[in-house]
Amino acid sequence: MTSPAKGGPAEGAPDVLVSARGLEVHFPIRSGGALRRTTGVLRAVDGVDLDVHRGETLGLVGESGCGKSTLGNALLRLVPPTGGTVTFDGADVTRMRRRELRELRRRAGMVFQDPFASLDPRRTVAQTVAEPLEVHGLHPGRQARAARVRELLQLVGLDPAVAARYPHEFSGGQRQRVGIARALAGEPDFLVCDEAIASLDVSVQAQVLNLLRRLQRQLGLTLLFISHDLSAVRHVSDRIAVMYLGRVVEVGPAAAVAAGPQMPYTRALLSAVPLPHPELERSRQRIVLRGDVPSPSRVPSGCRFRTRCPDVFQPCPDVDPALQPVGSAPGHVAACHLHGVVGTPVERERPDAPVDAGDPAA
Ligand SMILES: Nc1ncnc2c1ncn2[C@@H]1O[C@H](COP(=O)(O)OP(=O)(O)OP(=O)(O)O)[C@@H](O)[C@H]1O
Repeated sequence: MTSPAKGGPAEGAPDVLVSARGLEVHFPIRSGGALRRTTGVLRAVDGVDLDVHRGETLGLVGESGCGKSTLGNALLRLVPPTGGTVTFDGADVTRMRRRELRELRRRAGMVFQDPFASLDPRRTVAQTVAEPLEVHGLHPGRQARAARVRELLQLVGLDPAVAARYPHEFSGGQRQRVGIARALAGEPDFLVCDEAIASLDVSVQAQVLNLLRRLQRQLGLTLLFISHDLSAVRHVSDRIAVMYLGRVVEVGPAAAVAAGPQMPYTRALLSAVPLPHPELERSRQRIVLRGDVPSPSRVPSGCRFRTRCPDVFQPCPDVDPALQPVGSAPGHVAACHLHGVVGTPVERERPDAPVDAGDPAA
């Protein structure tokens, strides 16, 4: 795999490990029956520009169905992009051949939501954690591999004595630790944690979050932390990216996004998060968005958030806003006409994207 530009990034510029440009994952919608004709397109990821900086935790938030998992999968080429590019450490992921792809699989892994579903019930913890070592030919020899498995279990806070046990003998939190140990076995640079705490008890969620934070620092990992839970994301992330209907609509340093969200959608998401101090919590004003998220097969023209936006105004139905610098923190960008820049005009109605009937903004 090729390295980034020789000598690394320019002084002051972030060192980017993973980068998406104009990334699209569109799924065909097919009719029933024998012919299975394509009747439309579902725009799960629809023109995402996003950089993940080396050594950071980037939180990716947004409502269910907005395309977070599909984006995470596309970055690892677990689903094929239908447009745009993804680079990993300077190499084009979409064009990788078998050998490069194998190396990508070692260097970039996934921690899944449901550790029970992602672990094979017939394999012991030792077999589960050792599998990537075998696949990638790491620590060859039975003893060396067993020693590495013990090391990995210790790294995630498990007693190495549990190596001979099966997944059903563990609690949810312990199983997630096994999943993390397995994800770390290839000594990856990058991990996508897709709703990695969502299926755990609240008391265990904090422990797993702290573990991920510690591992990130200790091993210099780069993490994409996907979650619909903005309070968890705020807790672990250096930067936050907000996704709406297949697009990244705001990105910035976690503190800046949390304290000064610039896109009305981000404001609404944040207003739903309970505040830790009772006084602040009493004065919290919840922004309730009207309507449901439109279907990704019927993306509104112009700004895709406009059908629910409390601040919708004249340019929103016609002009698709581009991400642009906002607020005072460096690196804080949002796609919103409230910030006064005209983006790329789009046709008002695309054939596969009719505007919802009764849409007040149409
Ligand atoms: N393989 C697929 N084929 C067709 N549609 C898909 C496929 N995978 C995802 N989708 C659709 O793409 C959209 C985005 O789904 P995705 O799972 O990426 O969203 P998400 O934000 O991760 O949501 P959740 O948090 O509920 O998992 C959804 O409408 C989903 O139904």
